Amino acid sequence: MAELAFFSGTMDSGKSTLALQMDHNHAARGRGGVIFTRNDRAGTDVLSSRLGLRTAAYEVGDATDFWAEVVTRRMRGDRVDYLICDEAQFYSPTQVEQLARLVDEMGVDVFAFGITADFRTRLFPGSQRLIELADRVEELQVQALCWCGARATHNARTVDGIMVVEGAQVVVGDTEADPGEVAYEVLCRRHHMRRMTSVAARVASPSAQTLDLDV
Ligand SMILES: Nc1ncnc2c1ncn2[C@@H]1O[C@H](COP(=O)(O)OP(=O)(O)O)[C@@H](O)[C@H]1O
Ligand SMILES: Cc1cn([C@H]2C[C@H](O)[C@@H](COP(=O)(O)O)O2)c(=O)[nH]c1=O
Repeated sequence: MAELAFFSGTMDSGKSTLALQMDHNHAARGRGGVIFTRNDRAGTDVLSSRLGLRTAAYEVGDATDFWAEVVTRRMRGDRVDYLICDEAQFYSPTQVEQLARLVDEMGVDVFAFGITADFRTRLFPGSQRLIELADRVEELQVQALCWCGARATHNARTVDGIMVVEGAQVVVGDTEADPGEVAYEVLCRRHHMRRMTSVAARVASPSAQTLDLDV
């Protein structure tokens, strides 16, 4: 039976890598898939992983109708057995509902990948709808880690390593960035709530090793 599965985790937890692997494994067995993404860091019409793999993808926009996308392809004879949907936090709730309908009424497997919450710990509307509708929500097994070594559960937005708490929900970015640019850092809840990024922690308590180096 077809399913709507949502694979979620913090930034940098391997979601896009898994998306590429799942597409590879399903395609290798002769299934027909379509890859979608929205606002990938590497640009438009591409799904990229920090491990260096990337593939062409269809860019989702505000006007994308997943039901129509599948109908059009099937009417021209393309096989559509599954969809890979990366950066699904950026999809609208209506688009997530279209995905659920594709599962139930057309038997298309939908594998969605995305972060659940923004830099203020609020659910993205698309992720909220996925959590509400998915047959299963899977947390990635590879754990991203906070600077303290605990499992990272939250995404912080930073500028020059300092956590910011104001701004638009959507700002495409990476865990690495040039000075002055918006970046992201994954933190455990304790340190997210204390706004304690790795930079702030170093300032507050320089390590013994740093003191040694300074001597
Ligand atoms: N140089 C590297 N060597 C091994 N693994 C790496 C390397 N760089 C990144 N990774 C792995 O890739 C993961 C990020 O993968 P990616 O699919 O881009 O994450 P996401 O889509 O969740 O942001 C990291 O958690 C890490 O496990
Ligand atoms: C927390 C947070 C993230 N984003 C953006 C930053 C990245 O472009 C993507 C997440 O991509 P990844 O493959 O999971 O690393 O989301 C954002 O726009 N707003 C936020 O609050």
